[in-house]
Amino acid sequence: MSVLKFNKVTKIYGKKKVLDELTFSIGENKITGLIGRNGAGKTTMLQIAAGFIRESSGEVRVFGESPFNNLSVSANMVMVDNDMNLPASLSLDELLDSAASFYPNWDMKLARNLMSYFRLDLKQHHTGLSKGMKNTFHAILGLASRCPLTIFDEPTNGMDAGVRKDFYRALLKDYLANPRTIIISSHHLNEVEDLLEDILVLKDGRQLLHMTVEDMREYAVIVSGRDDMLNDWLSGHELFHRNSTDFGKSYALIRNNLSEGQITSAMNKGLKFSTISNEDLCLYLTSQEKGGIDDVFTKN
Ligand SMILES: Nc1ncnc2c1ncn2[C@@H]1O[C@H](COP(=O)(O)OP(=O)(O)OP(=O)(O)O)[C@@H](O)[C@H]1O
Repeated sequence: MSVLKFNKVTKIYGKKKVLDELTFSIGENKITGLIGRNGAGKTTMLQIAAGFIRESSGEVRVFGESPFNNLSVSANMVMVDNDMNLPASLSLDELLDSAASFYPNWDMKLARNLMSYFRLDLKQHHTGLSKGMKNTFHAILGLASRCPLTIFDEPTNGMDAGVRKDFYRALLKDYLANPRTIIISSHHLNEVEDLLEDILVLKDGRQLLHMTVEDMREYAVIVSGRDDMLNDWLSGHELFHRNSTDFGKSYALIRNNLSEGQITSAMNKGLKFSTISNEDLCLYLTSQEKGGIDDVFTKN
C-alpha cells in the first residue's frame, strides 16, 4: 500500500516553479532517503506531504487522503525539521506531555530515556537550547511519536558527530522494533545510507531517480582509459559525466546497462571499469555545472 503519493505535483512561488510535476510513491514500512542539492525542492515537497502548505497543482495523497488541513493525517504523521514551531512558554517536559496527548502511538518511556541519555533538562525551555540540542529534542519528538509516517528534514544539523551517530542508531533500533514509513532528507548520503531501503533523488523539483540502495549501486559505472580509446568506445552509451585528466587519460560516468560483449570490447581496448559510491553518483547526477567548481576559476 502506498503511504505517500505525489502525482504531477507542481508548486509555484511567484514566478518560480519549485516542484515541477513531481511524481513518486512511497510504500508502507520502509525508510527512504530524500537526496538533492540546495534548492532542489526537498523541504517544499516534505511540507506539502505534511500538509503545512498546499500544492499549486497535481494530487497529493497521504494514507489515501489530501494532507492539507487534515487532522486525521496530522495525528498519524510527524515532520521533524530545524524550525519546529513550538510554544516558547512550555518547558521541554510540558512539550513532551502535549505531544503525548496528540499522538496516539506516543511512547513516553522512550522520550524520557532519550532526554536523559542526551542530557536534556526537562525543566528547560526550547528557546534556551543550542542549535544541536534543539534538533536533538526535535529528533526525540519524531522518534517517540511513533507515527506511521515520520519525516525528518535534515534532522542532524548542528548535532555533533557523537549525537548524530547515536540518533541514527536509535532510529534504526526503534524502526526495527516498530516498523513505520520514514523519510529522511539529508545532504550526507554516506551518513544515512546504511539505514535506507530506497533513495529518492530530486533535481530542479523533479524526480531524477527512485530506487533501492542496492539497485543504485549497480546503476552507473566509471570507465577510464586513453582519451582516444574512450572517445571511440563511448558512442551509444548514456553518458552522465566526462572528465579529462593530465597525460591524455580520461574517465566517463555512464549508465551501467552494458552487455558482456561491450565490456569485453572495452577491456580489449585497454579501458578499465570501476564502481562509484552512491553519494558520488548523486553528486554527479545532480550537479549543474559540467566542469564543477574549477570552471569558476577559468571563466572569462
Ligand atoms: N516560501 C517561499 N517563498 C518563495 N520561494 C521559496 C519559498 N520556500 C522555498 N522557496 C524556494 O524554493 C526552492 C526550493 O527550496 P527548498 O527549501 O524546497 O529546497 P531544498 O531542496 O530543501 O534546499 P536545501 O537543501 O538548501 O534545504 C528554492 O529556490 C527556494 O528559494
